[in-house]
Amino acid sequence: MAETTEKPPKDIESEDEEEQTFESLGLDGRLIRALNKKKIDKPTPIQQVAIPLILQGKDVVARAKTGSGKTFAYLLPLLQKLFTLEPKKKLAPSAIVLVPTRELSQQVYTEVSSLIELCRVPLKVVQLTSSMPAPDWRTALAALPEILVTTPACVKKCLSDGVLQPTSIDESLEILVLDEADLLLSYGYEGDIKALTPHIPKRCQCLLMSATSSDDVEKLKKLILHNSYILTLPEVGDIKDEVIPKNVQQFWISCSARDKLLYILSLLKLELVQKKVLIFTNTIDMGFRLKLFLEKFGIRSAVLNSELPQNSRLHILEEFNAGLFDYLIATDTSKSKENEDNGESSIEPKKSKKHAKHKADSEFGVVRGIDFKNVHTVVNLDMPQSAEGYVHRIGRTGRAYSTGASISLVSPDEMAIFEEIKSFLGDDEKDDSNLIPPFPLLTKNAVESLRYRAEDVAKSVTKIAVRESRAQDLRNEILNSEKLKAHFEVNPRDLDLLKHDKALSKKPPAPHLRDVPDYLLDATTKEASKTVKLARAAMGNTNPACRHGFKRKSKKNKDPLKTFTAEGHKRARRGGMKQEGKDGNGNHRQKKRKT
Ligand SMILES: Nc1ncnc2c1ncn2[C@@H]1O[C@H](COP(=O)(O)OP(=O)(O)OP(=O)(O)O)[C@@H](O)[C@H]1O
Repeated sequence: MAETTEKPPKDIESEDEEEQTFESLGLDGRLIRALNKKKIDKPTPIQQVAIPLILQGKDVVARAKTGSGKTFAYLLPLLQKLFTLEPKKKLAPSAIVLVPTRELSQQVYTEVSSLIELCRVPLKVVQLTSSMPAPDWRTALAALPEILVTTPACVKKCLSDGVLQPTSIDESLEILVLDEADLLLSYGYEGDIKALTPHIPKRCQCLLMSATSSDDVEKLKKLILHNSYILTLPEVGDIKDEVIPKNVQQFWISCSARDKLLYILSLLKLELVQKKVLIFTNTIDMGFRLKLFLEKFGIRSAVLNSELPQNSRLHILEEFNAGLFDYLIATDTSKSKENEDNGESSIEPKKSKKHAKHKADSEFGVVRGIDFKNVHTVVNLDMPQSAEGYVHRIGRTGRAYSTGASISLVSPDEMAIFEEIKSFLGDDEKDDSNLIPPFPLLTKNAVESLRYRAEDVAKSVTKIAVRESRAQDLRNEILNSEKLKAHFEVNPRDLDLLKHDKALSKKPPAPHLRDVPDYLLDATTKEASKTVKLARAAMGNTNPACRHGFKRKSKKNKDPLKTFTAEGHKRARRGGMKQEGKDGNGNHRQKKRKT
């Protein structure tokens, strides 16, 4: 590979002064119209600087904070470049977008497909994942797509299996994107990327997009880039306190590890945080423990982790984004309790999970880069294991300059990592910057009022109950995933009919736990809860499904697992979004959404 000769960092601040539009960036009218249909009319700062440079054919390394619109920053000029390429039969794609996880691959694929559709251009995009059988790869690539979205591991496999010929790549490849470049190497893809680099032609334009800077990005730059422009948004730059978007308010709560369930219950039950809420745990068992615990108080949530089949994971993300449930518990390391006990690392899932009974997915990434829609609050029930992990978690709220908040529950054992995170963000005790102040809305009294109930219920969520629920959930999801796979390929909209926040325990929550009696609430908490509700109301409709434009239907629906018909598909297409309920015995039934 050619050596990297970096151009001086581009000064973005000076360009910020005059208001830029997509037109002034030189973007094709078809793309602008497509964006307008998506209600996007103004470029974000990273788009303002990256798009013209990429259109000029420059190699670009762009670093901008989470949720700042990096995907369109490269996709728009990439598509425009393909619009103008001479139409000739090419045996390999003209553009390859490499991402670290399957979820991201799906997300990027969806974005490109939608832009292509809206622009009405005859471009083809395919997505390859390692779970697809090799013949499917051949079929997908035989359609001669212009764009390939995949992970580095898949590209390497394509090369070694002869599905992609090095000579074809050399002839065809015009643009290569490494999205979430700061994460690619930590997912263990270095060898895979090295297998591709000798085949990247000199003329190929290379783009590296990342949210944080790291040695890994530097390594990739050396490996891939020829002559790059380095773009760093000024508000990210070296000013670490602004790695987190300004529109996200960060808080912390000091509590013992034992009290974490009590605290999260207090936050949710007393309605002191804005929905939707994304809660992070470090182990899958903890995720299930929390789900079971909240369930006893009538709080429904869904879990998302690397153990679930891919179809289920993608569907959980879709449903959460569509606003069909408010609480999602995500485990963002593939470290299960068992593996922790074995001392296995979660950093390189590709190597570590081979012998697990149900293999956790090496290409799973719930946090990194996923565009969660309308998450108002991120809660760290467990603290992440690194400052970068914190940045990526918190970055799931405050997307595209919407507002958000994060609350970290920090036990004494986690104080060291909390201090490390604060110093990474530039929080300096000496200058009283206090970037992460204590969460002001939860009083000691409010917590104590729930302690007795919470501790009682927490005791009932035993290790065995967690293990059984985890196994049950996995069985259900595998069953769903396999049964539904073929059906959903034909009727993708039927996915809407499945729900993932079903209760795991057989008993319905006891009424005294479901509703917090008024006498338990102090005046401060009532006031705080009212303020949160008012703020929520001021932000728009409080019915999540309505917020996303789905109409309720009054007609009763059937369990989609038992009613695979084309009818169901038509119903969904006509706009009926239904919600599945569950009775106390764990049986599915359909019910109308309560408003
Ligand atoms: N110009 C724009 N105006 C309004 N919204 C935008 C604009 N560009 C992108 N978005 C929206 O902003 C959200 C975040 O964009 P994107 O996922 O590209 O962020 P990102 O910078 O890649 O974040 P991360 O580093 O977390 O992956 C998306 O929902 C996207 O549709």
